[in-house]
Amino acid sequence: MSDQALRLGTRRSKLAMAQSGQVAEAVRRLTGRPVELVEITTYGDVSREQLAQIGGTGVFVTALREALLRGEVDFAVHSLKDLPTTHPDDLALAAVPVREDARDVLVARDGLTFEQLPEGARVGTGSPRRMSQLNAYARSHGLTIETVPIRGNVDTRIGYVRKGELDAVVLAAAGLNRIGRSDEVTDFLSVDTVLPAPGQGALAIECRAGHTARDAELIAALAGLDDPHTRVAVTAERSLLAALEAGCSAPVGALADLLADGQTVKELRLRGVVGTIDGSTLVQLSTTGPVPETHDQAMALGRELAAEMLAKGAAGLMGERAH
Ligand SMILES: NCc1[nH]cc(CCC(=O)O)c1CC(=O)O
Repeated sequence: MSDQALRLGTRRSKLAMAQSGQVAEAVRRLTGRPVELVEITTYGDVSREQLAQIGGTGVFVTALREALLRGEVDFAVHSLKDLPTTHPDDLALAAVPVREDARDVLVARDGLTFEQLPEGARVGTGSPRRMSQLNAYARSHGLTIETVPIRGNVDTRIGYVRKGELDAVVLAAAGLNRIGRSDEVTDFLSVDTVLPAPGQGALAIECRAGHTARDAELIAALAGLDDPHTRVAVTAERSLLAALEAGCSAPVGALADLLADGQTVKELRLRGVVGTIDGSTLVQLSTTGPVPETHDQAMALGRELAAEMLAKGAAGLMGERAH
């Protein structure tokens, strides 16, 4: 492979820079080539609107993809949970590296855990999925919380708690870990209580689909960063999301995890949840079976669980966001 620098397109946020920097380092080690970061601003970065309002899907990725297709950058790193479930033919999902912690976490004042929050606590999150499951969690403890829609980067969100405007905010563990702020966490929310967003904690490394020898060479090199287990899990999770005809701003949680017997991976469990925003009704189902061996099998698993969820009334709970 030539020693020409590879250009990695990245958003400018601290989180994007952290994850792009980590992938850049891995690609340097893998290919022996220099990797240059190219900063790109996306609509999701400049818009002050709530994600649920601007549609969510793709707001962070579109500008990066356009830069890829125009040949301005050679590859890009996305948070997989921000990636729309339909993949354009001219782009390749070259690698899905080993997933970080998939959980949501609470960053609360005075070190409070979720169960220690006072009645009426103001909890910041703009995510319908988090609102739904947090409200359900609160209800199960005889508590009523007030979810407050917020946006902004991780620093901004934690700032609402530091300034006393909110009692707590909910964030992804992976994001805090990647920017070195996991010490802010006051409670790790078990996935048995709050199922993360499909693909949460995982990254997607994307490049052009390889019409030129140079692109094909890059795809082959990036494959060295792929973790097959993470890929199969997120494929099933995203297939479930797609089959529910829901976008990334729908109140849908999904997590596939491998059940191991000692060192041997035995089975894959896929869990899915859909709920009303107030948390009064959740449809939560799980399926366990042999680890899918192909992309199509992983897709089928997600579709099958989605069909069961729809049969239990999932569509009705997603309301107008299900489009
Ligand atoms: N919604 C924005 C977003 N997209 C990816 C992450 C970081 C976690 C990840 O990689 O899944 C976050 C922040 C958050 O949800 O707290």
